[in-house]
Amino acid sequence: MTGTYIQEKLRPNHCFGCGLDNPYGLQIHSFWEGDEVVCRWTPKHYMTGPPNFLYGGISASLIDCHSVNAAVAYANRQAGHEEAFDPELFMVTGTMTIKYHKPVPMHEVELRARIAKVEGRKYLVHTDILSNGERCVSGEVLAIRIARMG
Ligand SMILES: CCCCCCCCCC(=O)SCCNC(=O)CCNC(=O)[C@H](O)C(C)(C)COP(=O)(O)OP(=O)(O)OC[C@H]1O[C@@H](n2cnc3c(N)ncnc32)[C@H](O)[C@@H]1OP(=O)(O)O
Repeated sequence: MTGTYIQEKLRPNHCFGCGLDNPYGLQIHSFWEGDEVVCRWTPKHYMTGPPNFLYGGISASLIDCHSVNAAVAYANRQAGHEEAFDPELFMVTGTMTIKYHKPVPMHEVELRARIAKVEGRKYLVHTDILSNGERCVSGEVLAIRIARMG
């Protein structure tokens, strides 16, 4: 699946973070790299918080959506639906914890997610935001599987 974006398998999708059908959103593109789900994303100039650094809420949104998409991709991979996702294997964020280690410069970042634990309908995902290979933000997201909304 490396090289194929997870979000292409989740359409239509107007989610602010991961919806390819939302022209006003963050439009993340995530893909498998081994056992990790990776996304490279560049901030818009107006997404600052502290001068010259990324707004922390955007970092949280990136971690949120990338992690939930990683969990959905993982569940589909485990179920043998890697090519075309099962629309019933859908998840939402239950809980999220974010740790800001360093300010994030206003250029391309890399997100790296790995599935840490699966327990029933609960998928625990650890995601880091790296800038120039250095970890700036880390997050723990508990994605909960539900029957698809909407
Ligand atoms: C087309 C593709 C689009 C992709 C979109 C990606 C989404 C991007 C991320 C988001 O922004 S999602 C939006 C923000 N999240 C929400 O709006 C979720 C709102 N909450 C709910 O809908 C429900 O509370 C939820 C589905 C999370 C749980 O309700 P349920 O009735 O299904 O769960 P239930 O009470 O049966 O609990 C199931 C298990 O999850 C646990 N749990 C439930 N809610 C939890 C919670 N909030 N945090 C932690 N654990 C939770 C609960 O303890 C239990 O654990 P055990 O199985 O071990 O007993």
